[in-house]
Amino acid sequence: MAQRLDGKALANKIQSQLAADINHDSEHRDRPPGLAVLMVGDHPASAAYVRNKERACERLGIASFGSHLPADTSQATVAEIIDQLNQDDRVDGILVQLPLPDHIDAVALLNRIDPAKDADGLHPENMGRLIRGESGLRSCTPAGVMAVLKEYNIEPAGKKAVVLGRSILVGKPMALMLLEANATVTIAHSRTQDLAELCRQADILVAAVGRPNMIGADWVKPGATVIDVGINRIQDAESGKSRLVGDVDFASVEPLAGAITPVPGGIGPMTVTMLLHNTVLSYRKRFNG
Ligand SMILES: NC(=O)c1ccc[n+]([C@@H]2O[C@H](COP(=O)([O-])OP(=O)(O)OC[C@H]3O[C@@H](n4cnc5c(N)ncnc54)[C@H](OP(=O)(O)O)[C@@H]3O)[C@@H](O)[C@H]2O)c1
Ligand SMILES: Nc1nc(=O)c2c([nH]1)NC[C@@H]1CN(c3ccc(C(=O)N[C@@H](CCC(=O)O)C(=O)O)cc3)CN21
Ligand SMILES: [Mg+2]
Repeated sequence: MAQRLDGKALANKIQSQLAADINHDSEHRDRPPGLAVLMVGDHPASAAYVRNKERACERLGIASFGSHLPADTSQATVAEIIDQLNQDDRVDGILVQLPLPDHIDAVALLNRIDPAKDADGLHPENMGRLIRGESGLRSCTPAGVMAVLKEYNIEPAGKKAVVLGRSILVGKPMALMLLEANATVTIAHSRTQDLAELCRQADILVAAVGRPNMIGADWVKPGATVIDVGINRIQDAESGKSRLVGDVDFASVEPLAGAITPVPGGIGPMTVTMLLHNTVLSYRKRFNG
């Protein structure tokens, strides 16, 4: 039976430390750290994220600045709001919730965020730093995955890692961070052939696809570490209630994996935590240069 990697517990631990840091800082600063979240339209995975972020900000003493805009908001309007947040001295971190509606050019908006306030680590400057192995603001979900591996002493060096998914948000930065940690990394996607067989070779398998329960027992090497990034809302057949599931069929994979993250309670809470961490980093940098 796999060891359960408790992202929620690690998130709570890191958040307590962050709260203490913020408390200490606020004694000699005139304002708390501030995080702004821009959401256009609605998306089920985003709703869970926004909810948890706001709760955590409140708990830690981070000021929240949110705009939830209707799905038909124009590109120009969103761009203008980003410009205002870039100028706003109370705001240290800016996050534009993805995915955006089809009529919006997401890349143009991400490029518009002041890289020093890019709490999501998606601006080309911060992604470029990641590629070069420099320090900077790093994508929250992959950073959260690396923190979980570290906490549980799972060493990527020399291991075969397969990352399923190649998005800018998760898959690509995830692969870069595993590579930085000296894993041998393969990135798989919708055009990859013999996917199950490829995944079965992984010592560390990261699933970031967005397909409920796609990864079954026959995709996993016995003893492998399985990281489930997927957040999918499904309707439970029996109860009729909706609930969150990952990309991994947890019930069938848990018995043979070496270690596994649950959904909920795995990488989701770590993503929120890394976002807060990035916001506090930017805050300190803005005061200390
Ligand atoms: N836990 C967290 O904190 C967190 C954070 C972010 C996202 N998420 C969740 O993680 C999942 C992925 O998010 P994302 O933003 O990376 O999604 P995305 O932009 O939709 O990317 C999905 C990736 O999966 C690949 N893919 C789709 N269907 C596939 C298939 N049948 N076989 C193989 N590959 C397939 C796609 O391949 P192509 O490139 O070829 O299309 C793409 O690269 C979603 O469930 C999302 O809600 C969770
Ligand atoms: N710009 C951007 N950055 C992101 O990191 C991001 C987006 N957009 N859009 C949505 C996805 C999905 N993300 C999520 C989704 C859920 C949790 C989360 O906290 N999940 C909890 C439980 C949720 C619940 O039960 O309400 C978990 O335990 O998995 C975190 C990040 C982050 N994502
Ligand atoms: Mg999770």
